[in-house]
Amino acid sequence: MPNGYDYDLVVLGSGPAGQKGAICAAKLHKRVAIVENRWALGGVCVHSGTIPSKTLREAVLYLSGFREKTFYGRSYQVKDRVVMADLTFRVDAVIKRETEVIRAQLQRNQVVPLDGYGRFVDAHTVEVESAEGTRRVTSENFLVSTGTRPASDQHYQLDGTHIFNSDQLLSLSEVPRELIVVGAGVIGLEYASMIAALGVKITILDARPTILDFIDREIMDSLQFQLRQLNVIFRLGEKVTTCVYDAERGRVIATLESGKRVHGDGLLFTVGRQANTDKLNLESAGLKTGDRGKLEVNEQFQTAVPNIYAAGDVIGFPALASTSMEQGRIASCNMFGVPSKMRPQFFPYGIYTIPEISIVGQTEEQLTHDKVPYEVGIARYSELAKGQMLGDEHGLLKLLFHSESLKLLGVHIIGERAAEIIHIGQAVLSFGGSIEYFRDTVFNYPTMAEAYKVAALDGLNKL
Ligand SMILES: Cc1cc2nc3c(=O)[nH]c(=O)nc-3n(C[C@H](O)[C@H](O)[C@H](O)COP(=O)(O)OP(=O)(O)OC[C@H]3O[C@@H](n4cnc5c(N)ncnc54)[C@H](O)[C@@H]3O)c2cc1C
Ligand SMILES: NC(=O)c1ccc[n+]([C@@H]2O[C@H](COP(=O)([O-])OP(=O)(O)OC[C@H]3O[C@@H](n4cnc5c(N)ncnc54)[C@H](O)[C@@H]3O)[C@@H](O)[C@H]2O)c1
Repeated sequence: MPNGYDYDLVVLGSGPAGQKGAICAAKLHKRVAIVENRWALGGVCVHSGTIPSKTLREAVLYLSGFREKTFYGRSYQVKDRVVMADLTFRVDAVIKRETEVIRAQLQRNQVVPLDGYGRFVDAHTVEVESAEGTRRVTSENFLVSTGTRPASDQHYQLDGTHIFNSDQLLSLSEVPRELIVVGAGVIGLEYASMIAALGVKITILDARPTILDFIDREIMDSLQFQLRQLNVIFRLGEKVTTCVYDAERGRVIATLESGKRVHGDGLLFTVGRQANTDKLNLESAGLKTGDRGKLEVNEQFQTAVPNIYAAGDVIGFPALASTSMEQGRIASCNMFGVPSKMRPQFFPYGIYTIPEISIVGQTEEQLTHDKVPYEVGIARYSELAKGQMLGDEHGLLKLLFHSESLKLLGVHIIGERAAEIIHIGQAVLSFGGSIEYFRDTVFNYPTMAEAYKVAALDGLNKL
């Protein structure tokens, strides 16, 4: 015990933030332990969030033959009737492999796994409670990366079968024939589009009159248009007050503040997330939480108590696996004398609806608000050879650039491979490049990346 503590760092929670924080500290030759109360390592990301939802999406796209319908007709599908087990089979396989990868990574970096629920005793001690009993562990530093869980509300009678949240959706035995989705955030829209691709009628309800306000409006209009083609009904500006399951009729009924009632076979409840901080006994360490249990941190990801850091969803926005990993790594660097910062303005957003959306940089709305003179260059997938080959007739890549300096200001994409090709724009944006780069570069042909050149030429022609 060189510093009088059992460890140099104890991490609470093994999601993306915790894993990367732990490994970064271990690489700096620190003695690290990671506490996890779930049966396996990986967090929400691996067990109920990112990995299951994105694997489910791949399973849906394959089994429904969704991508092939443009060529082989609307009735084309790989399997006549897709049941939940067809989807979860693939999900389970990927979760198993990912869990193994994480376990091996932590093991080879000599990060000690401590199974159980961790809670603070004081700013240098946690108690870890498991089926085997309770033990106390001391550490010079802590990283709180306990993540979030689906927000709940007493007015909604979640039974996990007819009325369920995004965690419970993964263990449904059947795909509902008619689904109501309450909450058109990223989770609600992603799952709504996946289930709609299976031919299920969906009604999306949200209290806000517009959805995903951080996304370019043209891109959102296109998403809504494409989802409507899949039989999705949007009822926006409608607050849901209660949801009940009528067992006699076998129907779920959502009552709206406006007095309307919406019926379905199942209801997915996705109205945001609550931080897992309520049982951490943070007060004993001198810490308080804010809205929905979130922890406040400074640029180094340090809380008000200097030896306690926090990263990932527990600190709130942007609450992504991608940013959580980086926050965890940066927190450990700062903790152990390697000053590091995040560059929040250049992280991309990938929204895995069908069709997928990805953005980086500023939107037209922000630029207009900030009085920045800009021009727009657009490439439509229908005019790209690769877009034709993939059968994506509606995709769109939009570049925003300064109309005088030609500096790239934002990239907004909807369509096939959006979340992959966004990184080309992200690199140019990060290095402060102009759209002349796209004009003067030769891209592989045929590729989706070629969209950048087409959009740059379109934009330059407008000047
Ligand atoms: C349905 C869904 C889809 C998503 N899709 C994407 C996506 O496509 N891309 C993306 O970037 N992000 C996505 N996200 C978000 C992403 O999953 C989260 O941002 C990420 O998992 C947060 O990582 P984290 O390290 O903060 O903690 P988490 O992954 O939330 O893990 C925290 C872990 O800590 C454990 N824990 C909590 N309290 C304690 C305690 N006291 N002691 C011990 N252990 C504890 C929890 O059980 C959990 O295992 C999605 C989320 C959801 C719900
Ligand atoms: N691809 C990705 O990156 C990805 C995917 C999924 C989740 N996530 C992360 O998970 C977070 C949580 O997502 P979320 O979708 O649960 O939450 P959210 O807060 O983004 O959306 C919740 C929505 O529910 C609506 N709502 C709340 N109460 C309502 C009511 N009573 N009636 C009608 N509508 C109501 C809100 O207006 C809001 O639009 C996201 O912010 C994101 O960071 C990311």
